[in-house]
Amino acid sequence: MSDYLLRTESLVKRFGGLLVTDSVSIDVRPGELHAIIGPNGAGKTTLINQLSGELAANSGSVLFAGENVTALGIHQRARRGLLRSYQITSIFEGFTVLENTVLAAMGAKEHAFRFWKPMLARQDLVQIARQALEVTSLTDLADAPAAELAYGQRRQLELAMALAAQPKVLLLDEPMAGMSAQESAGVVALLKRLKGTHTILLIEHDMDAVFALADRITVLVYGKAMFSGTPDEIRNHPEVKAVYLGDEAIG
Ligand SMILES: Nc1ncnc2c1ncn2[C@@H]1O[C@H](COP(=O)(O)OP(=O)(O)OP(=O)(O)O)[C@@H](O)[C@H]1O
Repeated sequence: MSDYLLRTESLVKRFGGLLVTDSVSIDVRPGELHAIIGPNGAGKTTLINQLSGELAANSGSVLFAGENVTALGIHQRARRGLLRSYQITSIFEGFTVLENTVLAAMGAKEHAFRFWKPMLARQDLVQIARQALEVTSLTDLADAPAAELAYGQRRQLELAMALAAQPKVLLLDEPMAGMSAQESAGVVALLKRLKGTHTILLIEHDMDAVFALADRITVLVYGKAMFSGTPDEIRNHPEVKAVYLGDEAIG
C-alpha cells in the first residue's frame, strides 16, 4: 500500500485575481487524523471543497486511493469513498434517525434508492446504520423523527450518516461549529474513538481539540501549506509560531 490515501499535488485555486490555494501539496496517510489549521481566510474551506469535488482546481491534482480523481465530481468521488460529512445525503425530516442513516448506507452502496422495498427490511444496511448510531451516541434517538432533533443532534446525525456510507477518507469542515461545550466535547470523544480505524481530514478552529486529536497538522497561511508535522513539531516550529500563532501559546 502506498504511504498516502489522499494527496494533493501543486493544487492551485484562484477567485478572480485572488490566489486562494497556492500550489498546495499535502499527504493524508491511511488511518491518520490530519488537521488543517490556519488563520481566517487562509483557504481551508476552499481546499476541502477541492478535495470533495465541490470546486474545480485551476491546476494541480487530487489523488485518492491510487487514482487521479481531479476531473471527477462530488458523487463520483463519494462513491469511491472520499466523502464530506453532510454533502451527499441530506437529512429527511419525516424519517427517523435510523431510517436516515440506513438511507445514507444505501446511497453509498447502490445507484438508486430502492423505495419499493421497506428500508428497514435491509438487515445488512440496518446493521451498518445501527453501528454508526452507536459510535455517534445516537442509539437512544434511533426511532426519533429527524425533525425533532436539536441542532447539535442534527450535526451528530450528519456524522452518523457519513460513517454509515463507510468512507475511506472522511472530510470534516468544522464539525463542532455552533455546538454547545458539552456537544463539542462529545464530538471530540467521538473523533478520538474513530482515530486509527478511520482516515480523517479535519478543519477546526478549536486548537485544544486539534492538538488533542491530530496525528499530523498542516498549517495553511495565505493559501500556502507552510508546514506539516506532528502536534509537537507544530508547537515548536518558530515560523509557525510567528506567522500563525503570534505570541499566543498553543496546546
Ligand atoms: N466563491 C468565492 N469567490 C471569491 N472569493 C472567495 C470564494 N470563496 C472564498 N473566497 C475567498 O477566499 C479566501 C479563502 O476563503 P476560505 O473560506 O477558503 O478560508 P478559510 O481558511 O476556510 O476561512 P475561515 O477560517 O474564516 O473559515 C477568502 O479571502 C475568501 O473571501
